[in-house]
Amino acid sequence: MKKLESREDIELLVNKFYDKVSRDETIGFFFSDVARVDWDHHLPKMYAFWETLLFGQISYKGNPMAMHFPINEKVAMEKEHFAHWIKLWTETVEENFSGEMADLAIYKASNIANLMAHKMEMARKL
Ligand code: HEM
Repeated sequence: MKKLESREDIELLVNKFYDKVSRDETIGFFFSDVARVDWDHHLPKMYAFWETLLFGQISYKGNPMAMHFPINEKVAMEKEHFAHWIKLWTETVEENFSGEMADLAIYKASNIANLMAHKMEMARKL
């Protein structure tokens, strides 16, 4: 299986992931109905985000946590949603790539997702 090593690889991975997400019964509605995401805007941000996280290219400047609080206020983003997000991400990485960088992509995504799940839960208690 191919190594995850270039910007093109990231674009392919992110495209395949959000293709799954947009059709997904458990979390797809957050994107289509709750946030009404503009994919032409969202996807390039996600390429930059992953390029920054994995390759240290500082192309993403933003605050990923902050973007999710308004969504969480409209519809609770629960632990189960994040667990499902991680499942889809892991599947997509493993279907397309292998090696250290692919493992790191899964590891980093899981850490952020767990932290995000915790922050969203805390925010709902305020
Ligand atoms: C159930 C889980 C999740 C849902 C439903 C979700 C949904 C969304 C939505 C709707 C947006 C806004 C798109 C827009 O309006 O432009 C967004 C942005 C974003 N998400 Fe998530 N997300 C989830 C988990 C995650 C995780 C685990 C990560 C990181 C590993 C992540 C990283 C980002 C980033 C980087 C942005 C762009 C922020 C910016 O505009 O700078 N998301 N997400």
